[in-house]
Amino acid sequence: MFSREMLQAAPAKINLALHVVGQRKDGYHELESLMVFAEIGDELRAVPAENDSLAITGPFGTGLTAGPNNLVLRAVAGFRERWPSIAPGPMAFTLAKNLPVAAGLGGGSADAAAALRLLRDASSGEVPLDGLLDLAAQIGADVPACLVSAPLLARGAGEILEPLQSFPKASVVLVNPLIEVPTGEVFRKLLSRDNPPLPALPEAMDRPVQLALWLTETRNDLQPPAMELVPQIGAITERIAGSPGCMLARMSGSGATVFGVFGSSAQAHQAAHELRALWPDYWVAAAPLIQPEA
Ligand SMILES: C[C@](O)(CO)[C@H](O)COP(=O)(O)OP(=O)(O)OC[C@H]1O[C@@H](n2ccc(N)nc2=O)[C@H](O)[C@@H]1O
Ligand SMILES: Nc1ncnc2c1ncn2[C@@H]1O[C@H](COP(=O)(O)OP(=O)(O)OP(=O)(O)O)[C@@H](O)[C@H]1O
Repeated sequence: MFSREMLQAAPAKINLALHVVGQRKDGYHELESLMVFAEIGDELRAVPAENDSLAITGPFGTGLTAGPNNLVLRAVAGFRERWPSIAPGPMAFTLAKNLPVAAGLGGGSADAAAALRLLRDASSGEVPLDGLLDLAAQIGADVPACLVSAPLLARGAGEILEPLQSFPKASVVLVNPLIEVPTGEVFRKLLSRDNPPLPALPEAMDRPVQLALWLTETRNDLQPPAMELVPQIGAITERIAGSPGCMLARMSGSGATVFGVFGSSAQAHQAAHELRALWPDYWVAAAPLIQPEA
């Protein structure tokens, strides 16, 4: 049980590679994606209260409503419905929204996953991991991966997860032109739903050069349709790719955020500094990637 303030990080998700390999009968697309998470994101806090409530702060909090459709409260409601006897008492949640919304960084999914982890930790009994993952998948395709928040391969619609044992130390630069992109619209613009799968990963991938080589054989199949909606993605990708030390520049998820991967944190920060000067109105961030759990 909990009596003090609890805190959960909601790290940004990055699809280093995303192949669309099929479509299910219910319309959802089958994906293969190498997903990683950055040490930057939203933050969810909770204290005991008379009723469940949500307040939103932070630079990207203004456009979001804190009603029952917010992914945090949907996760809370889903958890209470599934585990009523062990769920903690009501809580006042505060979400610091540091990530841009509808940006391909899985911000809302990360918030939902943070709420699920927080409730699990505050519960009075054991919450089964498979049940938590199942609930996560009902909330959104990216929520199961965000529960893990460490390098992983995702398959299906995002519910089949294979965490990686090793991953090289790397940092990313993230650039978003502050144009929201609805995920469903990008999937609808896809020309082919039946693309080649991801190449096999090397047995151990602990050196940046191995990652860089593997990534050259991969794509984000959602980048061409997203670029129809937001043409700036093309110029941003080119400019990041030209930054010293950048091993790959590509769009994440359904966009419009473009990432650059760097083996060195200093080079990532230097690139961010230059990109901020070039595009003062865009959101630009640099952060290390979260490593696999030991
Ligand atoms: C594109 C990714 O960001 C890759 O990580 C995710 O698959 C999207 O995850 P998400 O934002 O949690 O997606 P959801 O909120 O579940 O779905 C939003 C919409 O995207 C489309 N969608 C999403 C995921 C998927 N595998 N196939 C789809 O066709 C559906 O039209 C759906 O209505
Ligand atoms: N807590 C939340 N944070 C962000 N968006 C939320 C939240 N709750 C509900 N939403 C809604 O979810 C939609 C998707 O937002 P989100 O930031 O998760 O998208 P995204 O980064 O593009 O995700 P993905 O990478 O999965 O495509 C938005 O249109 C927003 O209105």
